[in-house]
Amino acid sequence: HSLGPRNDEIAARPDLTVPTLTTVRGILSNLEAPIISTLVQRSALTTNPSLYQPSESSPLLHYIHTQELEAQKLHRFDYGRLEYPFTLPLISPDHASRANPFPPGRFHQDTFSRNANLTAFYTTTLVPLLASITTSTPFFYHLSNSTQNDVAALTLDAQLLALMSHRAHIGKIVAESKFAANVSGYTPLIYRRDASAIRTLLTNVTQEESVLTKAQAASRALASAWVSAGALVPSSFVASVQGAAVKVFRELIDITTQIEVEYLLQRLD
Ligand SMILES: O=C(O)C(=O)C[C@]1(C(=O)O)C=C[C@@H](O)C=C1
Repeated sequence: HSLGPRNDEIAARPDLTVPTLTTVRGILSNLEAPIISTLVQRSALTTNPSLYQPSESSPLLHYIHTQELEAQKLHRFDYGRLEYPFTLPLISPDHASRANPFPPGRFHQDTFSRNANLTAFYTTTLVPLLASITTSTPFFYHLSNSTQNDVAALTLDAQLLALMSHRAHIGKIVAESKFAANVSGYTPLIYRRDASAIRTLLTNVTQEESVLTKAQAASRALASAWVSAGALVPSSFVASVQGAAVKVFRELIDITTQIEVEYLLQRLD
């Protein structure tokens, strides 16, 4: 399975062309509402910290694993889908050859996933923030008056992590479109394996600021909509969700950038 692609597997892989940078930025922007909506929903539940030990045997990762086994059968992690599992082996990388060339603009699968960084951020930074939003009336009601809803929380955690992961791994096609637009700029840096020069060339601080500003506005709008819709949330809810959303997008930009750099380092393999 993980011995690298077999020849028939490579031959079966389609030749996938990535969109231009403007279109890819639209694809990233289209993921902001679902990420923030899920974050808002998750913020209205209580948090049981024992589910989130930073380890591979945490209930969170166990729950994700059971979902991923089913998702794999439904092709969630197939070539070109830009969805990478947290608990299963990764798809094998592409290798260019005379028979199977990768001209600029063609997606080239690399060996990296940054999902471990996402779960580390989730468990060490985001979960404590979620836990501080003390929702005394989560939207699942139990006659026992228990406020604990572990499965409801884990379902949203899994969904939120999958969306964040998809967003970050779209960095691979951001990188391909930047490479295709500036082959002569990136090629020598790739041959020199100069990760920091590649990072400098692909970073766009203005774009980062615009992403963060939008995340702040979107989280205010979506969290306020919950209040207007009658959700029994604490008065600090909107501000807390906004703070969490900005942290999420700051982290997503950093991980997306790492994924772009790593993709380019392997682009000519
Ligand atoms: O839009 C880009 O140019 C990207 O590379 C994506 C992204 C992001 O994650 O939103 C990442 C790094 C850049 O500095 C700016 C934005």
